[in-house]
Amino acid sequence: MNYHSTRNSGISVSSAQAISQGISKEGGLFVPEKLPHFLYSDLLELQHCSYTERAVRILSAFLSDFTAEEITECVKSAYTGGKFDQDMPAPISYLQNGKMNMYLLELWHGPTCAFKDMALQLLPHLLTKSLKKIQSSKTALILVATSGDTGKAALEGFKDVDGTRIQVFYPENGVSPMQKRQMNTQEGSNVSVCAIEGNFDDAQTGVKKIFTNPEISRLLEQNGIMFSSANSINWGRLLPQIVYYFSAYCDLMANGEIDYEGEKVNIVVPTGNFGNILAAYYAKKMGLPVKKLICASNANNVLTDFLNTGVYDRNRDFHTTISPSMDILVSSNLERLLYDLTGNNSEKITGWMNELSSSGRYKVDEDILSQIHELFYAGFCDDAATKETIKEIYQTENYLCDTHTAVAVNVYHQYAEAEQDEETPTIIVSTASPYKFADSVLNAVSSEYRADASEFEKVQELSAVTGTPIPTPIAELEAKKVRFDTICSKDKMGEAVLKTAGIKYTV
Ligand SMILES: N[C@@H](CCOP(=O)(O)O)C(=O)O
Repeated sequence: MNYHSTRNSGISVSSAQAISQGISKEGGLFVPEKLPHFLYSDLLELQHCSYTERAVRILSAFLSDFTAEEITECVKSAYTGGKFDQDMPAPISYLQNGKMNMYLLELWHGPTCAFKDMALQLLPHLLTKSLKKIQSSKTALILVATSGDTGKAALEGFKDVDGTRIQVFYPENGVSPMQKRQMNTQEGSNVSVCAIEGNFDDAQTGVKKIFTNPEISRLLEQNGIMFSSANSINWGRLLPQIVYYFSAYCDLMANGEIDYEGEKVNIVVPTGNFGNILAAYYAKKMGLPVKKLICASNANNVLTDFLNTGVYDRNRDFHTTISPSMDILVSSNLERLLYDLTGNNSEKITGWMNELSSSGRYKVDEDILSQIHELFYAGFCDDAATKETIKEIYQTENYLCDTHTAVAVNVYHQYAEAEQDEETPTIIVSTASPYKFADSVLNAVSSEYRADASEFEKVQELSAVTGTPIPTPIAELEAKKVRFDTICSKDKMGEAVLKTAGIKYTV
């Protein structure tokens, strides 16, 4: 199967090329030329398979230039061998909140306690194999913009991987203290981390500009280096995320929660860059019985407004919230959805994306909007409501969730009430461990909360109050040495990248 660019459907590259490059040269995102289809009989078979077997089946349908052995090797290296709790990468917790059938799909049992591990434990294996396939002897310099979770997961995935270097940019005041510490203490000989004076959108725009800067590319080329990406703009990052939606549905079938052929589920995803919910959209298009895709946002509700009105408008205040991984106003993966909904109209997509960078706004056509309304429900909640939801689930279900998951639960309640749909089984994506956001979570559940306690005291307190274990990777952070404390302005990101590449030059 080949991959086209959303901004030039004439471009056609192999999956190895798409994964190696990360982003198309003109700034478009790679998308598969067609989606494979899975039948009910496939789901019946998959329900008896392990997560790794399910992943091999789904990945094989997309990565036609990889052998079955290669895919199996990549998948096993990613998900087995103790990287995830009990070799169960994506367990489901069942909540019976009132009449609602809520299933929390916990995607944070990997080495960095966030859902990004599900893809970023696999991507380095796919990427190194892809580089061999395209016969590249270059070092891949992985550029990452992060609002907290991707950065750490990418660093952990790529640390000391031969033939790669990784540079992560995060907003200085836009990640949680624990996320910052996770990144700044990262071990490995090929890793660099830099805070920027700006927000996540500045970091992401800066990275995209560097990718498409001909002068920087020329300098890298001369030095035997090429760029790649570990953000969800890279197809190799998005593809593994499709797997867990299939896997969750199969688990519900196997546990008897899905009663009949074709029974539909809702999927609720807290999202900022639209990658995680896009993976659910692809799963639906591939045959997974999904009723509504529910898009949950925080106060940065640009996606809520877009999915409701068809107008994307980033000209609004940027809010720093307690769910920082979703503090995003430019959602990269919407471009892939729109490419699909317009029937692969790359001219239209290029036009809208140009409008977005010149005026910060575009409006999609009525027929696109009505397709969106069929597929999606969108809602948002602010920080106060997020904390209320954490407290409520904790008190009624004895279940402790993080701030992003709480946004999803809150928006699901809005949906269930508005649409009178409390019966449809609903998978709520739980994206991070509550311990990554100990301050806000403790504040929500404990009357003893002390704002002036240190982050690690809050972690201890959260565990004491709730009786939940502190994840080992979080507990170990306190003793780790801070290795990175550089802060740069957003226009100096290019220089930081060249420095990481070991190239002396002023851009
Ligand atoms: N939420 C992300 C922002 C980047 O999103 P990605 O899915 O494109 O990597 C983060 O935590 O960094």
